[in-house]
Amino acid sequence: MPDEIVVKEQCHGKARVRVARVWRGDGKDHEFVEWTISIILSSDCIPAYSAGDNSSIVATDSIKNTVYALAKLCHQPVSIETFGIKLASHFLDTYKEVTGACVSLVQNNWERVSIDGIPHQHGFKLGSQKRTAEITISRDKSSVDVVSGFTDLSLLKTTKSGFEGFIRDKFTLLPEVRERLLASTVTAKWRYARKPSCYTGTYDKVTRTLFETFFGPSKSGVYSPSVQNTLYLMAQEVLRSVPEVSSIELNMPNLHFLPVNMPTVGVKFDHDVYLPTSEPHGSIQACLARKTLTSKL
Ligand SMILES: O=c1[nH]c(=O)c2[nH]c(=O)[nH]c2[nH]1
Repeated sequence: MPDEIVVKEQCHGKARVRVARVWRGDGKDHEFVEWTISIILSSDCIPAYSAGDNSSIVATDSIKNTVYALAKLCHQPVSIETFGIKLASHFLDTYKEVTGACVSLVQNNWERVSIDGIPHQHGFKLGSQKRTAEITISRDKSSVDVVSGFTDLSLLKTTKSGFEGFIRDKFTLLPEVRERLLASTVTAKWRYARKPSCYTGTYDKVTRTLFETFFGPSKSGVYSPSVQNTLYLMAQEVLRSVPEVSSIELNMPNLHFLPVNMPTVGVKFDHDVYLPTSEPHGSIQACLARKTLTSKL
């Protein structure tokens, strides 16, 4: 008897749906967002795979159209978390076949410009940091799982960084230093101990805390003995000062700026000329949580 072949896992959805939304207000400042949204639905679609029976499929084209329809229905500006919850809930509320929805959202960083120090009514420029959210709702669990975060926050400091005391063996070439450049492009994800009163307010607080802890005070800075320790202090400060966050994961590649030393042509490195590199880079990440809480991150 040949083995029976079964579908072990399946899901379907639409990836990278791009939508932009303007809220014009009446004579007020315009609000603008641009999102890229991916949606995955869980449902029993096994007959579609095994027998060509599409009767329980929500067409991915309809999934895409839902994004535009719900964006139209948002009459006030909303955070990506709130929009993601609306979308995920819509699929569960509308289709009895759907047992779960996972919505990932990325928000491009269009910031209002200022002209002569005055915020512009309808002008925006694009920054690099992207806000992210992942919303997961399943029919049997009554809870909504929200993970917020950002990608592409590039930070650099020109001093107050070193790396010493690491393992040395026959493959070690790296000198121990107390003076180097420190640069990273930070990705952050955090979970909530409870629903925050305002997702955007928490986002601003977390970003500001990470930022300030990385750099330290404006004049004196703060010494970093490693990316690992700086990452730890950044995440620890978020958990200390933003009580609604229950755990935070930071991914901080160590972007190397190599000293340029060419003594034979008269260029002696004096912490001034560097060769910037993007690869290879150090890969450093950790998740911190309060000890009393268990976290899925
Ligand atoms: O801050 C650092 N952490 C490391 O783990 C590491 N490894 C390395 O080569 N340089 C550095 N720097």
